[in-house]
Amino acid sequence: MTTDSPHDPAVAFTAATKTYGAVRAVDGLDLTVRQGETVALLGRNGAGKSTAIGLLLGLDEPDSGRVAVFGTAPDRAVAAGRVGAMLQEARPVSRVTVRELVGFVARTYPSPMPVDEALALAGLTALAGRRVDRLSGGQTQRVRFAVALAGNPELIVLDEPTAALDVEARQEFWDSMRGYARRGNTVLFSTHYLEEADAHADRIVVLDSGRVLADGTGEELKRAAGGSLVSFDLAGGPTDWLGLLPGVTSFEVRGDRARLRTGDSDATVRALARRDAVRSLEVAPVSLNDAFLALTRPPHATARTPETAR
Ligand SMILES: Nc1ncnc2c1ncn2[C@@H]1O[C@H](COP(=O)(O)OP(=O)(O)OP(=O)(O)O)[C@@H](O)[C@H]1O
Repeated sequence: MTTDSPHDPAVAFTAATKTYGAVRAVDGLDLTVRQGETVALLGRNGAGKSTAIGLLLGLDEPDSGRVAVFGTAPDRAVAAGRVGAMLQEARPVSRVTVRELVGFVARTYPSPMPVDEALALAGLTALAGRRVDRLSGGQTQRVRFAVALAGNPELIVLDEPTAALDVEARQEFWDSMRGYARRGNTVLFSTHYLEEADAHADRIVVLDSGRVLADGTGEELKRAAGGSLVSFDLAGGPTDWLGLLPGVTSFEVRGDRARLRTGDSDATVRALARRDAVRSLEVAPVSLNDAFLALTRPPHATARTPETAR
């Protein structure tokens, strides 16, 4: 039997596994989200993000392992209104106004958020009287956010909330989400957008094949992937020595240009200089995009990559 205390993590996966036929969608997942954190789940298509979210909302049960939300069973936490969710598929609702819809959902919870407060947090006050089937994509997404807020949850779970939104609608959406997080609430969102994970999450958890591949801040992920990129022209020379250079964690060769990922660019550059291999030399910090690609590179790739950020 689990207990429920303010010190319980908002979310705790313990060796959770969920299999569909031969596919291990979630594979021995260990992941803890503390109360008040904003965490991004980042991963390629099929990495297991939606399956993990389904488990933590109690929509599905793990085949083995455990999932707890605020120290209790996910379906109990959801029924108590402690968890709000925005999932990928939206059911169309017509003819009701924004205020009516949010009010209707709020009444199904034991201690809902006042409707005006949910509308204000979602940036919908001016649209409260509009029919929900007469809104733009960005406005519809904000209505879904207000619906997720209706039960006055302490945790909100968002599965790719900004997919298909333009830049302005995305910005408005994240402003609303931050307003909610600033109240001390917990947010877990999945995304394919690295910039979004870096800009809006305290912590990024990279999932691959249903497992945590890396877990840390954007800066930590960049460091784990090798802090800098050193590139230079090979001038037709061999490439077999590149991976042996000091600091180098992986490398690739495109045309005649070698690109080295290194955790110690000074040592790498000194070694290159000793070999007189500094033609068109460039040193640049690794981008989050490079870090993500290095971390999720398929196992058959030639480059050597770190296994985890922590
Ligand atoms: N209901 C299901 N039946 C069979 N296989 C499933 C089911 N749901 C998910 N899968 C498989 O489990 C794996 C993980 O899928 P999941 O949807 O969790 O990934 P995801 O990271 O959310 O992907 P995306 O970014 O495309 O939404 C995939 O290989 C998927 O095909």
